[in-house]
Amino acid sequence: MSAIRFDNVWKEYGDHIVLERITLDVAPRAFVALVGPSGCGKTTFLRMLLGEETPTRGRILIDGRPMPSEPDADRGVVFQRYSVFPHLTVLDNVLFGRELQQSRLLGRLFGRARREATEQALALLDEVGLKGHEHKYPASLSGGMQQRLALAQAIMRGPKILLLDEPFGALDPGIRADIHVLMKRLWNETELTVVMVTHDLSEAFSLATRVIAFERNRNRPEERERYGATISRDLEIFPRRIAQPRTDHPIRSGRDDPAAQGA
Ligand SMILES: Nc1ncnc2c1ncn2[C@@H]1O[C@H](COP(=O)(O)OP(=O)(O)OP(=O)(O)O)[C@@H](O)[C@H]1O
Repeated sequence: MSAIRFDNVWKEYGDHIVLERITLDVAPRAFVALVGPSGCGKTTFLRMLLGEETPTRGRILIDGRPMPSEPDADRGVVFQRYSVFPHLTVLDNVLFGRELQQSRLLGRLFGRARREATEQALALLDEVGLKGHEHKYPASLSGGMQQRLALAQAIMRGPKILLLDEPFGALDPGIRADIHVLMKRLWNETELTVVMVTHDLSEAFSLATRVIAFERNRNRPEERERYGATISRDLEIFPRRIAQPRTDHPIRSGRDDPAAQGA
């Protein structure tokens, strides 16, 4: 079954058609890169997938079921900037999502549940290369470190789908190359299906299993409002890139542990 299905989805703002006739099946554990010219609706697509926007026509299915109308823990997101909370330490940023998820009323975990969540957060911070920075605040981290933290924060909630909106776009090339290695590893080690918007074609082709381009077929000024962008290219990367699962990933074990879930 598809992890994500777009079934003839349209998105219009008033008279302005942004996206039209988007039909798409994404396999579980795929890594999809979305590319296309500025303003063609990539972020709008991602926001629909997150549940921040609803299609004006058509429907979106997640694991074969209609998508919940609001963002939930099954979908994590990392933006180019400002994904982390500046007033929380690195460790608390990673714990925050889990605390809200498991303890909706108080937004805090106590006792064993907190100890276990802290252990997982520390393991995850180690994995993303932030060991030793747990008690710092985001402002004292570099841009690359902040994006590593944003990835850890999103993954800590154990999402099935990770949405990335140009997450590495503001980073210097060397830092970006390092974080690409990390991103590949996280994708390999978890069960994530990833959808990433990027302007960088080489990034798309080096990370993704599939590259999808959005484009407007009709782009004359008088046509801009009346015709939306559609999928103009849909390329599977060859040779096929397949995620290699790791069974002892700290987050996956967190999801599977009923004590941690229900505490
Ligand atoms: N809330 C909104 N209300 C009205 N129009 C909107 C809204 N959000 C997006 N749009 C319009 O939808 C179109 C697509 O925007 P979107 O941000 O999805 O494009 P994009 O491909 O992500 O662009 P970029 O690559 O520059 O980030 C733009 O013309 C934008 O003005």
